[in-house]
Amino acid sequence: MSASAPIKVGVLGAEGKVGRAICEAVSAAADLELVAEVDRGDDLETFVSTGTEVVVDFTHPDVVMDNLRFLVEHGIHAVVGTTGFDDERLARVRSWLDAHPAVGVLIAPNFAIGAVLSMRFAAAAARFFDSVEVIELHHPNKADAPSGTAYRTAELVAAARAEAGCAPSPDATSTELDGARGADVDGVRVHSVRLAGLVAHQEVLLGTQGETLTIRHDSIDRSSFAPGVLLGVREIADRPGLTVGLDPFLDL
Ligand SMILES: NC(=O)C1=CN([C@@H]2O[C@H](COP(=O)(O)OP(=O)(O)OC[C@H]3O[C@@H](n4cnc5c(N)ncnc54)[C@H](OP(=O)(O)O)[C@@H]3O)[C@@H](O)[C@H]2O)C=CC1
Ligand SMILES: O=C(O)C1=N[C@H](C(=O)O)C[C@H](O)C1
Repeated sequence: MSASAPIKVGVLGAEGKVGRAICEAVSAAADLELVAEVDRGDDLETFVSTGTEVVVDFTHPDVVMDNLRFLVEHGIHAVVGTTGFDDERLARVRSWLDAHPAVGVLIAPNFAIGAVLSMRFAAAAARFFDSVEVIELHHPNKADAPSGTAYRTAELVAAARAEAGCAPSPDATSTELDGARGADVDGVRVHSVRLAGLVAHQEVLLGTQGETLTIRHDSIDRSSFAPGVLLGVREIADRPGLTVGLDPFLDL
């Protein structure tokens, strides 16, 4: 029996920090073929002329929507790591997909398996504690704050606490320097650290009477994102429509 043909993969943001790691991982996988490496200034039509089946996007929140629209309209599946997706953006992607129902798009704020699990753990723990705050720590070249992962974590924690009928986290602060208490995401405080030497890290701090729990994840190398991305690339054609988060691909 002959093996099936490798999936033709393109990478958008191929010269970026994560894009380079993804190109390396795709090139090393026998069942995938890297057919297009596209970065700023290159033509998206390259994906069409090379017969690309799945594009991986690690670019910038300012450009990812235009990229995605092009891909969906050309019937190309997309695995997207670029951050900056809010409900309005997701609704727009869904509306493009309505017109192209065979196309699959996976948008995940974090492709590292440990990060995906840590978000789940935080959501599961949230209702048992009086207080929850999120601290994300990243390299200083990161474009956005808070991180997409921290934003999503706070949303999941807030939703779990609302469903369980938890009171807001106690906070008697009455005077503060602007920013000292971080950003408020659905009532959950999110703090962003930018520090040379770091890659991508997050702590969810939970506290209640006499005890605290810290859920910490560290990406110490950008290769941490590759297994999740490759899983998405291999499965996206069988999952038409929009999937947000890697969880369903991991049967979580
Ligand atoms: N979901 C996840 O698991 C992860 C998500 N990310 C996210 O991925 C994104 C990229 O991160 P990172 O690799 O660190 O960033 P980088 O800045 O290192 O890489 C982005 C690359 O995209 C290029 N680019 C910019 N605009 C375009 C365009 N219109 N078309 C094609 N390429 C373009 C950039 O070029 P130039 O330098 O000239 O601007 C750069 O080479 C961020 O949003 C980040 O938050 C990061 C890690 C993991
Ligand atoms: O820019 C990064 O580096 C990362 N971005 C993603 C995010 O914003 O959550 C994922 C990871 O934290 C690395």
